Amino acid sequence: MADDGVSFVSAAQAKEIDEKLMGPEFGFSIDQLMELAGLSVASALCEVYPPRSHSRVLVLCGPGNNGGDGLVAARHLFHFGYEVEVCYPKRTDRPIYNGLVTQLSTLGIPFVDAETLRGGDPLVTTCDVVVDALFGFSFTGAPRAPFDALLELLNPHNSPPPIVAVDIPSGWSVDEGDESGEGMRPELLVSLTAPKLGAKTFKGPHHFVGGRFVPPAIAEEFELVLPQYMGSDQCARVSGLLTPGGGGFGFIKGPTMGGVLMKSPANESAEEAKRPPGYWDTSSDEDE
Ligand SMILES: NC(=O)C1=CN([C@@H]2O[C@H](COP(=O)(O)OP(=O)(O)OC[C@H]3O[C@@H](n4cnc5c(N)ncnc54)[C@H](OP(=O)(O)O)[C@@H]3O)[C@@H](O)[C@H]2O)[C@@H](O)CC1
Ligand SMILES: [K+]
Repeated sequence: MADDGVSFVSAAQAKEIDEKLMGPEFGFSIDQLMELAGLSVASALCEVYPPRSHSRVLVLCGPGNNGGDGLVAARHLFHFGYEVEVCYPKRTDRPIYNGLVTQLSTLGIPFVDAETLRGGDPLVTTCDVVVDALFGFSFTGAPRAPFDALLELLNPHNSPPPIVAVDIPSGWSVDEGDESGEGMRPELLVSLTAPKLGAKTFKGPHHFVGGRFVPPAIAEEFELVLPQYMGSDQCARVSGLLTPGGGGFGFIKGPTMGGVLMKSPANESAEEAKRPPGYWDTSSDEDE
C-alpha cells in the first residue's frame, strides 16, 4: 500500500520481504542486512542530532534483530564521535550478537543494566538522545519485563530526551500504531526497508527510511514504492512534498516538516537543533 509516495507494509509483509532477501534467490545474510540497517539508523541520527549538540547517546537494545540493529548503530555512532552507552538486558547467545557485543566492548562502550537506568537519574539528565532498538516488526502483545520498565522510561509522562525509534516505535502495534495514544512519542523514526503500517500514526518531525539494500526485483515483486536515496546516503527523509519540478508528490532531500523545507539542523544553533518545532503538535496536522 502506498501513501504519500511511499509504501507501508504490514508486519507479515515485512517478514516475508526479510525472508526473501535472505533466501537462496537473493542470497543476503542477516549480518549484512543488520549492518546496513544499523548504519542507516546512525546516519539518520547524525543528520538530525549532530554530535556537537547531542553528544551523549543511550542505545536500548532488545533481544531480536531490532536490538542487533541498535548494537550496530552504537558502533557507528562511536565512530561518528558520540559518547555511547548501551543497555542490552536480554542478550542473545548467538555468534552474530556475541560478535557485536565484543566489538562494542573493545571500543570501551559501557553497558548499563536496566535496573540501573530505572533507579538512576532521569534520562534527560544523563543523555541527549535515546535510541529505541527494543522491538521491531516481530513485537506482539504487551511488553514483558525487563522491557516494560525501559518503555516506561520513554513514556512522554517521564519527559524523556528525544527518542530515535528503529523501524517502529517499541510498544506500538506494528500494524495499527499507537493504538492507545499513550505510547512513546519519538521525534525521529527510521523505518527499515519500508515504513510499517503502524508508522501512519507517527507524528514526529523526522521520518527517514533506511536499509538501502532492496534489489529492484524485490521492490517490484512486493509492489514497493521506496524513497529515492541521494548519492551515497544510507537513509532518505520521507515526506509528502511537491518536487521542485512539480508534477505530483515526490521526495526532496533535505530537512522538511509539514511539507516545508527547513534549515538543516547542521546549520542551526545547538538549541534550535534540540527543539525541532512542531514536535507531536497534532493541532497543525492538516490530514486530520
Ligand atoms: N529486511 C529488513 O527490513 C531488516 C530488518 N531488520 C530488523 O529486524 C527487526 C525484526 O527482527 P526480529 O524478527 O528478530 O524481531 P524483533 O522485533 O527485533 O523482536 C523479536 C524479539 O522480541 C521479543 N518480543 C516480542 N514481543 C515481546 C513482548 N511483548 N515482550 C517482550 N519481548 C517480546 C521476542 O521474544 P520471544 O517472544 O521470542 O520471547 C523476540 O526475541 C526489524 O524490525 C528490523 O529492525 C534488520 O536487522 C535486518 C533487515
Ligand atoms: K524499535
